Amino acid sequence: MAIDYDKLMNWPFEPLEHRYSARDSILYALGVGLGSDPLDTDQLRFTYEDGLAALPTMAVVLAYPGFFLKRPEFGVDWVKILHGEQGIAIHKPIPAEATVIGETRFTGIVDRGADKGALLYSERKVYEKASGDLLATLTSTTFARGDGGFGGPDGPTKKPHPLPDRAPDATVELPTLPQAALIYRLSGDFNPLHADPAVARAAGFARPILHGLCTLGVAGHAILKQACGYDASRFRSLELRFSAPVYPGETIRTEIWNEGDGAVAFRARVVERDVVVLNNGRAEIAG
Ligand SMILES: CCCCCCC[C@@H](O)CC(=O)SCCNC(=O)CCNC(=O)[C@H](O)C(C)(C)COP(=O)(O)OP(=O)(O)OC[C@H]1O[C@@H](n2cnc3c(N)ncnc32)[C@H](O)[C@@H]1OP(=O)(O)O
Repeated sequence: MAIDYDKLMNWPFEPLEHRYSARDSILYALGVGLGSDPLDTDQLRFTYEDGLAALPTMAVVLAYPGFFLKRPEFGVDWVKILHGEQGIAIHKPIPAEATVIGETRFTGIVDRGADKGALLYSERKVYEKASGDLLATLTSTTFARGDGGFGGPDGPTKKPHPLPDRAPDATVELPTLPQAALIYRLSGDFNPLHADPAVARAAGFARPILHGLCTLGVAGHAILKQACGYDASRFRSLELRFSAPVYPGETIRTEIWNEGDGAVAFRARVVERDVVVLNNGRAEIAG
């Protein structure tokens, strides 16, 4: 079944209410690897109920409508989809526990041709129910490798942020656990690609790969540490491109450049294979 452009662009997503607890915030932080050093009290703020804060990148799992592209009515070859790009804009610090409302919509679908797949652009706005305040705007690009040639428009596409042509100003190396994907999925992304070896093989991978958003959480941690001094309220926004898959258990080195005016550029590579896995990253930090 091919993608139906008009049907998807007008898909009537219902607003989604999501109540999450301190326990959920801790589970998210553990899923992206915080707590690996028991003496690190900065990390403990995100994994211990006494004075608990939420990681800013946790916005990506709030009011998440689930792995909706797996539903047959979307007409997408779900086994072949990969997360291509992600943006997060934080408008108000994410509470450690709250009830939120998410509003999701497709913002564009680009046909790259039969051999090259399709790009699905979507946006989710997350509101705090009690105040009505907008907490975060999340923008995602899904790379649908099996769905090109459906007769849709060939643009516009999002332009990736160019990185400086010099050595990074700082690097942060963080481990991931072999079971990281199995922990991370409990925060709401149940795509079997990250758990089931048979589904991973059908998608062209030797074994289950890590959620792109988990790798994003690891890089977000690196930026929180290096550029925000672990003060979550300084984290304003982040955008990046997923450039290669990560296998759970690999070490992520995030390379960071100061760009001035509170902005940093970044990319991340897997140390063991020396492969860039997140590219064209940009984050904004409050002073
Ligand atoms: C609501 C949100 C829903 C999200 C659902 C996701 C569910 C999740 O559970 C799924 C996941 O987490 S998957 C894991 C994370 N993602 C990945 O591992 C993907 C890694 N990236 C790749 O494999 C390749 O870059 C790949 C395959 C993406 C592209 O590789 P190539 O085809 O070799 O591309 P390349 O030749 O380098 O470039 C061709 C054109 O494509 C553009 N492009 C490249 N990478 C892109 C990317 N990551 N996102 C968007 N566009 C991208 C290039 O700019 C180029 O464009 P043009 O032809 O216009 O020059």
